[in-house]
Amino acid sequence: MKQKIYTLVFVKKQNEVLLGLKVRGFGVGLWNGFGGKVEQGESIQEGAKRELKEESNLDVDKLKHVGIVTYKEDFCRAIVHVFTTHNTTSHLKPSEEMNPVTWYNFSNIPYQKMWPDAKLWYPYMLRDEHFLAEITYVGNKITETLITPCNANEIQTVLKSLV
Ligand SMILES: COc1nc(N)nc2c1ncn2[C@H]1C[C@H](O)[C@@H](COP(=O)(O)OP(=O)(O)OP(=O)(O)O)O1
Repeated sequence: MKQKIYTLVFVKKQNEVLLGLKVRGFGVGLWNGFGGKVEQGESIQEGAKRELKEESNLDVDKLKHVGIVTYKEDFCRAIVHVFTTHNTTSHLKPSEEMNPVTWYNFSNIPYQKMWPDAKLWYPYMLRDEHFLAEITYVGNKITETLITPCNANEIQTVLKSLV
């Protein structure tokens, strides 16, 4: 089965999270965190930091690996590693891929302008709680979901099984 590995980083301050509006490519016109494909030769965390820098200009030292979302569609599988962080340096700047970038209160997340699966697992990410999610899409519609709360060790175990 064809498989792609992606990252998705959420920067937070108090009860706000930074989201960007995707200007081009996959998910254009939808709000999301910052991320993309992991490139050959880099670790998942390195890929996550690189994409955050490219898309928002923010540098980050530490990321918390809060979740793994597996998307299944026909004969493809996409695995998205979800990270959170509270500490960034450098100045926030929109990019060619994400513009504008805006702080959203946790109680005001624009779910109606996001991938339909976001509302299923964002609440875990916003609470910084670990989770595993499996989502099946047929076209743009979700047909199956499984969201499992877990702990940091279980994330590491799944990570090892994916290598
Ligand atoms: C299908 O469901 C999805 N839901 C959510 N919430 N997020 C998703 C979904 N599928 C992918 N994503 C995330 C994962 C990545 O962070 C981005 C897609 O990354 P992209 O295709 O833009 O990857 P890049 O490497 O940046 O692409 P370029 O080749 O254009 O640089 O969306």
